[in-house]
Amino acid sequence: MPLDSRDKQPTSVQPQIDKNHSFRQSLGHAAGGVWLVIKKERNMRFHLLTAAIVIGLGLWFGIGRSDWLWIAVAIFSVITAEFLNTIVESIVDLVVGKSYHRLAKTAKDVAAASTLVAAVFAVVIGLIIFEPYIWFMLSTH
Ligand SMILES: Nc1ncnc2c1ncn2[C@@H]1O[C@H](COP(=O)(O)OP(=O)(O)OP(=O)(O)O)[C@@H](O)[C@H]1O
Repeated sequence: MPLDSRDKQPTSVQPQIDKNHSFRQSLGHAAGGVWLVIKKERNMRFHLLTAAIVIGLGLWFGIGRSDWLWIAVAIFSVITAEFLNTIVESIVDLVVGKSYHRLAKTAKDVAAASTLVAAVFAVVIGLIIFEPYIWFMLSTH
């Protein structure tokens, strides 16, 4: 779903369009961006829930440091791809509005494809890391 005009500030507040004046202000807007994507994008909430489950499994199985490194790469790849997907959707909607455009479709579909590729990468990493633990569990029951 596009992050659209529903996100406008109340008219009494003057929206900021000039540069941030401090690191704290930049950080505040960046954190607001993270919260906006979590709030508006169902897929992002799904990715975060999946990441929490994978982290729980990692703690439960007691996986090693290098495995944690790969898990971190996988999780951050998916989250970064979802952020980029949301950026592309917003810019496309800003440019074309409600009208259909072939290039708008290309941009949105390719942006979504980048998230899909990152998610497949994460699943492959998960299978490689957890496969021995799952076989061990199955063989001891
Ligand atoms: N202006 C447009 N012109 C052409 N095709 C469009 C346009 N807007 C959306 N689409 C098509 O509709 C699909 C869904 O668009 P939408 O903006 O709803 O994405 P979304 O639901 O936010 O996607 P996601 O599931 O990644 O969050 C796009 O992937 C694209 O194929």
